[in-house]
Amino acid sequence: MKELTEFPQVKTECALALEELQFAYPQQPSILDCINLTIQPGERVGLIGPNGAGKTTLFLSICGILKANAGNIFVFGEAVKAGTFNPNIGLVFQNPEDQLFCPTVWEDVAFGPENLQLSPLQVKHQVQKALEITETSHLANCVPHHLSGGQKCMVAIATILAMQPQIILYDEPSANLDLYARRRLIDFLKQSQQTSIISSHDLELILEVCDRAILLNQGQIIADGCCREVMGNQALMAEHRLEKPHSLFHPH
Ligand SMILES: Nc1ncnc2c1ncn2[C@@H]1O[C@H](COP(=O)(O)OP(=O)(O)OP(=O)(O)O)[C@@H](O)[C@H]1O
Repeated sequence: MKELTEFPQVKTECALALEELQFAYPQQPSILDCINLTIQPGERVGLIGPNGAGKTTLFLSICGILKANAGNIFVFGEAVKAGTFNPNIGLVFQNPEDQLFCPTVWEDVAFGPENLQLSPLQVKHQVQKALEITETSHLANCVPHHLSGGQKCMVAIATILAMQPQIILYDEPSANLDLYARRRLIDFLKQSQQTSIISSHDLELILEVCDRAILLNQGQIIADGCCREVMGNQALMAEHRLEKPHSLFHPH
């Protein structure tokens, strides 16, 4: 009988598995170079790295918007096919304006579940639930582009939640938020149930929300571990154009 270790890794247990993922934009050097990564169900993982490290590119590859040049992506054991919409993975774009295009908030949030061919009753239920979780029910009849930055951010998250994905990728969710909106976002992320990967330059947010941090730079995973260990390593952070967060110098 074969030893268990001879079998390929059992991917069904992982929420996300990346195997030797490689990606380059046309006529460009590799942006992602042989990325191997597994994320377990329910984990909240921070993705950090300097400008241009490839964080957005990684997200776009994971959800199949970009086609990897090589390697595999599995979401709950199922291979991601580039160019095919996978409702199991939700991407909250860096700019909520890219996500909101309908005349009302309700229609924007309903857009996803409607396109999943759910019944009108189910669509209504999922929209209501997504608006409730993000505390945006009172905005349902508003015009999305009239909302404040913080409101747009939470509504953009609602458009994703309404499709009930198992994994949510948040690209710079706190960019341009004031302190109050950022706090609401942090509270929301801390109680969220989905497996989440949060890309951010707001390292204090990552520290509060995530247990694990992945440092990406020049196409490689440089470090992967407990937030405090990765971000508390001043030399490592500086080497990759990042700063050790203030709260790690003066822990409460
Ligand atoms: N469509 C594109 N065509 C060619 N190069 C691109 C394209 N999009 C991004 N790039 C390049 O890929 C590299 C990685 O960009 P990416 O946006 O993934 O980085 P990032 O880590 O998300 O950066 P930031 O923190 O500034 O948002 C950058 O050098 C960028 O210029």
